[in-house]
Amino acid sequence: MIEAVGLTKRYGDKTAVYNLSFQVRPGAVTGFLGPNGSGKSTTMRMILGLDNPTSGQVTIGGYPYRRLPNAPRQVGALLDAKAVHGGRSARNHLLSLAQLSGIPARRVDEVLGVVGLQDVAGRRSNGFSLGMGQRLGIAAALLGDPQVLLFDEPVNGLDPEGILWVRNLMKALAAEGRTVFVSSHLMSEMALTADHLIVIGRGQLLSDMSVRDFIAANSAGFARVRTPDTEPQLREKLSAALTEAGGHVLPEQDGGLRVTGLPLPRISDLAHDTGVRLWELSPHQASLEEAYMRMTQGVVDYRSSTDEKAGLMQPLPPGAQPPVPVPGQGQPGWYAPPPPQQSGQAFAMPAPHGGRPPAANPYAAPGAPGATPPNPYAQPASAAPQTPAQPPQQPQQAAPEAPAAPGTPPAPADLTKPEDVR
Ligand SMILES: Nc1ncnc2c1ncn2[C@@H]1O[C@H](COP(=O)(O)OP(=O)(O)OP(=O)(O)O)[C@@H](O)[C@H]1O
Repeated sequence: MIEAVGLTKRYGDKTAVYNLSFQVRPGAVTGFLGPNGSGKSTTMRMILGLDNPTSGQVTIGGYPYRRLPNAPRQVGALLDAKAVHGGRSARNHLLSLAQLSGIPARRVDEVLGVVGLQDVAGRRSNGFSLGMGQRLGIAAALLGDPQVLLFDEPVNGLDPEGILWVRNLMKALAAEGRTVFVSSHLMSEMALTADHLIVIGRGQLLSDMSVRDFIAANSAGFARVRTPDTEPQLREKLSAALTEAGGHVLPEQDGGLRVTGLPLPRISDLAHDTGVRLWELSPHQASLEEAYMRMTQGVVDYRSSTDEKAGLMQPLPPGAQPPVPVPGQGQPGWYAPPPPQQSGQAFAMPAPHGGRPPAANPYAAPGAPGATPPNPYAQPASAAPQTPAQPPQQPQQAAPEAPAAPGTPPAPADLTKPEDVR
């Protein structure tokens, strides 16, 4: 298990991570989500002992990474797939990592098979595509057959087939009881891959809950209402009536209205009472991506001047509490409109899926003939040191469920640059 308690990292005036507390449990894929610059990589670097926290601490199986016995056999990480010696072949790159960590050379061919690079193992990695580089980075992370795995944006540069493969690999690793912590800024991808989500914005914890709970809490239903395009005054009239009745109305780009807080029959009645004809009145489900954008919209550092999310943003209403400011960072000026449940049940919507495709043959790297099992992990269990008894620390956020098991760390040293070297 990975456990962060009050983790804070400042770079001069810049607060990259602020008072972050969470647990990453074994036997599950935990997605680590946040907009660009929100502190995901910094957090991962602190987990791996590559950056020192300004305050707080983070442990793996009860130990700070640097004190973990035989860390490369315990923890595997993909931080920067480009951090390889480009003049070396894929096999030699992995062999050098294996030698440094006392990992048997035969393991190199095993992981090359797992990631589907066995046919190009003798090629120099500087000729690799982005996707091949990602696969090589994943192979390096798996080298020590670790119980704890960290992946920073592992699907970057992968084609759809590669993305599916990574997704299934993550799930399979978790199904084996490993701790799998994977960062992404794509909610849609994490919804398909992760069991649990930790969402941060500007270095602060925004959400720590299971995917199922996230869906239940955030995939709110809304009504789409459209009045005749030829009579814009009707739209205004209806909008005013719906707002007066307690609805929350957001204009949509095509001229429709997105309404929460009112059931469909009530919207229909109000339209009738105000003499507004409707061209459309339909129930909809907000996507998880939208829920994520609502959650993080106030904590996005980099935004296009024609940001599509702009339509979701609402000025802070009177009396509403803005997000807690992070020292060293700007004050967000926007808030996320609450999902309809909070302002009165709009209308019952069936809970969205939550179901993820079963992890079928996760090790079968696409295009990798013969890369299917024999289970490449079927090694004598590496002498994973017994993790010390965890002090019963209480997570700050209610984090429903999750099994408990020992953790193990990795971190091929050449995939990342130590803080003092930067
Ligand atoms: N070495 C450093 N010196 C100064 N500031 C840094 C350093 N490393 C990170 N930061 C800043 O800390 C913040 C968090 O960066 P970080 O790379 O951890 O975010 P991220 O969530 O991983 O972003 P992305 O999704 O874009 O990779 C950013 O504002 C970044 O500019």
